Amino acid sequence: MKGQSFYKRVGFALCGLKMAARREKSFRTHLVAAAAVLIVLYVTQPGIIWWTIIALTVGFVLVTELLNTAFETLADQLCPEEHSGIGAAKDIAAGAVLVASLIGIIVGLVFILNWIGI
Ligand SMILES: Nc1ncnc2c1ncn2[C@@H]1O[C@H](COP(=O)(O)OP(=O)(O)OP(=O)(O)O)[C@@H](O)[C@H]1O
Repeated sequence: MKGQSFYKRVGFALCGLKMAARREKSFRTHLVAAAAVLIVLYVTQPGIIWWTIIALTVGFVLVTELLNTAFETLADQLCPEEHSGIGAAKDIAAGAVLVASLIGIIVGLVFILNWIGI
């Protein structure tokens, strides 16, 4: 499947996003949270620096969640039976999502404190 046109490769990527949203509840939750953050930014109209920091943070969480979903899908396909190594690898990948989400919460808290002037 190498050498596909740019248009087709973008189509594959969009298809992947759709599949992740359909399969993974936590990805849907993160998408809803990202939409909420966008509304908050639109309402509060912070400076360009905050738009950039928050966009990068939200993107980081969504990308981590997508990679975790891809990894889980691959692991389940390659090794459907119980295996301690697979369990550990899945937990580590989930840990990456947790770290990204905690960073997102910290950035959100700093944004709120800055907005109310503390
Ligand atoms: N094949 C396996 N062998 C051993 N343990 C597993 C296996 N599959 C899953 N587990 C354990 O169960 C946990 C949940 O796995 P599952 O595939 O259901 O992920 P999930 O609940 O969809 O996670 P997430 O919320 O990140 O999508 C894993 O983190 C791991 O500890």
